[in-house]
Amino acid sequence: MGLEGYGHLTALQLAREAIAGGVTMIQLREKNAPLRQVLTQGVQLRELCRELGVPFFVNDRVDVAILLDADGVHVGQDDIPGMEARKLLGDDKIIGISAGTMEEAEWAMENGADYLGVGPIYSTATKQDAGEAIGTALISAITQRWTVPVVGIGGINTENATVIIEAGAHGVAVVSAITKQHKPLLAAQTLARTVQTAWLS
Ligand SMILES: Cc1ncc(COP(=O)(O)OP(=O)(O)O)c(N)n1
Ligand SMILES: Cc1ncsc1CCOP(=O)(O)O
Ligand SMILES: [Mg+2]
Repeated sequence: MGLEGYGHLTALQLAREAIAGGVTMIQLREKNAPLRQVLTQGVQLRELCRELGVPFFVNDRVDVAILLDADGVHVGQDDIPGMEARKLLGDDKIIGISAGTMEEAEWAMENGADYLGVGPIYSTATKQDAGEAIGTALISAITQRWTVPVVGIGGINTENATVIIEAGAHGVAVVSAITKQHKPLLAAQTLARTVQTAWLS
């Protein structure tokens, strides 16, 4: 999630609703706001996550993750390599890396990924440079080869989350399926229940 307002909710309020609905991880993904604002609001978001017992991640920026004492960082193929992030973060923090192909997954694993964010599974309006949707085949291929946790990302919602889990993913990462909904708590709850049901089947 970014730091902009979400309808009648602030980012902080939205995060609280999402967690109340069953979200198990929050990622601060802010591409545009001034760094000072990111740090100020990031502290509030981190405190909320600590209060509610949910891991707090920072997207892209290892420096921001360190300053905010985040639980981890998520880096893509064009961001700081996982190996370099590890040198800065130490062994106690979690490093997630994106992959959209098997080659990218191999590189991510060589770079010490603690989990993989695989996508875009479906088309998405949230990330302009996400590229073509890849479907679920890569999730299956990755989870057959490695035991590292995998989350699918990109165009995932309540309607299609089940097939992501059926393909082998351990979870789903979403933006619009919660942030763009009129009732984010309800949206998170429905999504979390869908994923939990898929785990059991
Ligand atoms: C959980 C998760 N998976 C993938 C991404 C995408 O990261 P990246 O490819 O670096 O793209 P940006 O999010 O930085 O635009 C992610 N953020 N989280
Ligand atoms: C950050 C990111 N990385 C791959 S797709 C994507 C956007 C996910 O947003 P949405 O859940 O709204 O499709
Ligand atoms: Mg990135």
